[in-house]
Amino acid sequence: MEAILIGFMGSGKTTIGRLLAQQLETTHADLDELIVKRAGQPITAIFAQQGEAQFRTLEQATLQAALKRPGILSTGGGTATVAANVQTLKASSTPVIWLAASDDTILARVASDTGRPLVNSLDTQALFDLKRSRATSYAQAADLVVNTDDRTPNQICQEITTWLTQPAQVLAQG
Ligand SMILES: Nc1ncnc2c1ncn2[C@@H]1O[C@H](COP(=O)(O)OP(=O)(O)OP(=O)(O)O)[C@@H](O)[C@H]1O
Ligand SMILES: O=C(O)C1=C[C@@H](O)[C@@H](O)[C@H](O)C1
Ligand SMILES: [Mg+2]
Repeated sequence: MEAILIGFMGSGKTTIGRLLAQQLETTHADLDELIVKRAGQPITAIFAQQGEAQFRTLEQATLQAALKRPGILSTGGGTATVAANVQTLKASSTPVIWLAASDDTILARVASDTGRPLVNSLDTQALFDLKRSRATSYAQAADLVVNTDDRTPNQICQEITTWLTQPAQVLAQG
């Protein structure tokens, strides 16, 4: 992998990952999409029928497989909050980019989408509490934090590309 995007639901990992891969002329993989393919069910059905713990098991195995491929990887919102996954991300020696956003931004982006089981099951305050509780894990996993509030996907990709191609970053990856 050339870069891994982490962050809370709605921070833009899928959107930015796709665009970044296009701009860098590389491939893009989305961990949630790979999990759905592997399970043969949408994420809401995996949570409802198999439970979140089984989803996390699937997620961990799918992450390990995905990291063997080149390109940009968009993770799921909970991926980088599992300690074993953070270790896996670190061990991959791939730049990890945390897409950050305010509570209001996240709510505006996820409120009308029913495809996220945790958004469906939590009230607004509980969603914000979950976001806050995850910040330490994201910070631990990340090499770069990019604020996405009031910024277009193109502006965000520009910041990431500049950072990824700076000489110190290229040298650090060997
Ligand atoms: N920079 C942005 N400005 C405005 N809207 C955005 C931005 N980034 C993403 N969005 C919108 O926010 C919504 C959520 O984005 P996206 O699905 O990429 O988030 P995600 O981080 O992949 O979420 P999840 O963790 O659930 O997979 C989408 O409707 C997307 O179009
Ligand atoms: O934040 C989370 O825990 C999740 C985020 C989504 O990307 C999916 O991976 C799933 O809905 C769980
Ligand atoms: Mg996504």
